[in-house]
Amino acid sequence: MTPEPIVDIADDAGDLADRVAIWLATRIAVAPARVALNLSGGSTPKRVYELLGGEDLGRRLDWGKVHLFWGDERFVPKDHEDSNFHMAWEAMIRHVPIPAAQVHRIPTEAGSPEKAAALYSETLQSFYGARTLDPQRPLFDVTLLGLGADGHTASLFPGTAALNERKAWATSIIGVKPEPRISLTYPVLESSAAILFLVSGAEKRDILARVLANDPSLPTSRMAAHGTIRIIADRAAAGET
Ligand SMILES: O=C1O[C@H](COP(=O)(O)O)[C@@H](O)[C@H](O)[C@H]1O
Repeated sequence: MTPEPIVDIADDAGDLADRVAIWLATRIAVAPARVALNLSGGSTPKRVYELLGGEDLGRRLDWGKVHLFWGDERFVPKDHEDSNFHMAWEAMIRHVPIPAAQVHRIPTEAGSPEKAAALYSETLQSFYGARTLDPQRPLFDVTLLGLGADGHTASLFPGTAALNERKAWATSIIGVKPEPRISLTYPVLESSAAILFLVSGAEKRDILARVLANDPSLPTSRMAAHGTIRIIADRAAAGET
């Protein structure tokens, strides 16, 4: 991946969540105007969202300037337990005073994953104010990403056609997982002032080592971000325990 990622090591999953939540809260606090956060799903960011939605941090943040987006989604109803939106809703969104119009979830109520991807592309383009991304003007302030043990990030899975999609802003991924997925494509994920990968647990040790070695078979190896890339891993994932 380019640029070369900065790697931070946290003691454990709790320390990782603390650091990421504080880092995000600081980005929100210093942003002069609106701040666009592109969220990841899965299990790793849940504690981060709980902290941001909690008494300590949540109350102090100016949610009026925050816009939330998702890097990927499972094609399930918005209140389904597998929904990435649902996880963030329960952990954070429902506890904070963010205007509903600033929560830009992937519309899985659209008739098909393809339609959901097309509609979400329009949402992103309307927020950005253009259909072409300018490397000097990132769409997102922060993009959070995870790393599956199989090497997927967002819903970009190794060896899938979605990896070659450079025109559409969002695309559907069918037949890889039991449920269809919708994922932002590389050019859109890359259009972020800062990308932060969250990697936790011993089961991620092998895949993280391959990511850091820039294994060309992994989706992360093709990522060419306009801003910075940071990986925060706990000691278990980093192989330090
Ligand atoms: O399926 C997904 O998995 C990845 C990694 O999730 P984790 O549970 O291993 O943290 C996640 O980043 C992605 O958003 C999600 O849809």
